[in-house]
Amino acid sequence: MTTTLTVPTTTTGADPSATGSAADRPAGSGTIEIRGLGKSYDGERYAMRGVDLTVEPGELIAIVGASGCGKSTVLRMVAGFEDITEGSIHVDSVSVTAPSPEHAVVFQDYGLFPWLSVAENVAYGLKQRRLPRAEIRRRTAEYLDLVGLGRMAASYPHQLSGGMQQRVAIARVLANRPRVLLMDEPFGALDALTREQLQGELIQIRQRVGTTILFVTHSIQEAVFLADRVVVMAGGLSHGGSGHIEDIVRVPFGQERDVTGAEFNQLEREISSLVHGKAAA
Ligand SMILES: Nc1ncnc2c1ncn2[C@@H]1O[C@H](COP(=O)(O)OP(=O)(O)OP(=O)(O)O)[C@@H](O)[C@H]1O
Repeated sequence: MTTTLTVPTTTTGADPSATGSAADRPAGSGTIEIRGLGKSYDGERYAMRGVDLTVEPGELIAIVGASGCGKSTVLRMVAGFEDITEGSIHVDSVSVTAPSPEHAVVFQDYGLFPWLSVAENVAYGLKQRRLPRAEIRRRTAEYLDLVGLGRMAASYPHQLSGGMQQRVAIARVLANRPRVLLMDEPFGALDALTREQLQGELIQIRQRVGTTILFVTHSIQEAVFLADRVVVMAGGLSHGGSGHIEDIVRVPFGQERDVTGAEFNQLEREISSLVHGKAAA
C-alpha cells in the first residue's frame, strides 16, 4: 500500500459543518470506560481478563493481537452481545448491559438484508425506532451521501461490490448516530485495493462525523494507518492463560501517514514484536 492520506492526530473535533454528526452531541460524548474486564465462557477459565481501557471522545483505537487473545470478545462485550463475567463497561457513564444502536457494530460480513434495497437497509433501524418518516428519509439520504452511495439507493445488495456493501453497512450504523462505532475486522473480506480505498474513506467519514471508533483488526499496518492508539493484546486460552492488554502504543504521526515511510515501518515492527512476544527490532 502506498497511500498517503490526511489523518487527524487529535480528532475530538468533528467537522462542525457536518449535519447530524457526533458534533451535535454535548462535548465529552463517546467515552468508553472499560474497567477490570474479564470473560469466562465456561465458568472456569478466563478467555480474557484484567482489561482496562479508556477511549476518549472522537478517538480511534485499534485492537490487534494474535488469534484467540480476546479482541472480538472485548468488542462484543462493548457492543452488549456478551454478558460481562467481571468488571464493567460504560459508554458515556451508562453501563453496557445489552445491544443498543448507541454502540453498534460493523462486522466483516456486512450483514445487509438481501431483500431490502440499499436505502431500505439504511432506513431499517430508524424505522424500528419509529423515527418520523421525513427524518428517516433525510437521514437515509444524508448517510448514503456520506459513504458516496447516494445514487445507489434503489439498488439491492447483490448488485453491489463487497466494498459498496460494506459502505452501506457503515451508513446503516452511522444513521443511528451512535455514541461509539465498533468495527470487527470490517475490511477483512475485501481485496487489497478495495481495503485500501475503504481505509481512506473511513478516515474521511471520521473527519465528518467525529464518532469514537473501536476497531479490531489482524493488520498491524491498518492499525498504524488508522488509529490514534493501538491496543496490543496477547495471551489467551490456547497459550494456557487469559488474553490481556500487553501494551498500548500511541501513534505519534501527524496528519500525513505514509505506509512506506521508515518511521511508519519501524512502528509496525515494534508493534509486531509486541504481538509476537519478541524484543523490539
Ligand atoms: N462463544 C464462545 N464460546 C466459547 N469460547 C469462546 C467463544 N467465543 C470465543 N471463545 C474463546 O475465547 C477466546 C478469545 O476469542 P476471540 O474470538 O475473542 O479472540 P480473537 O482475538 O478475536 O481471535 P481471532 O483473531 O482469531 O478472531 C478464544 O479462546 C475462543 O476460543
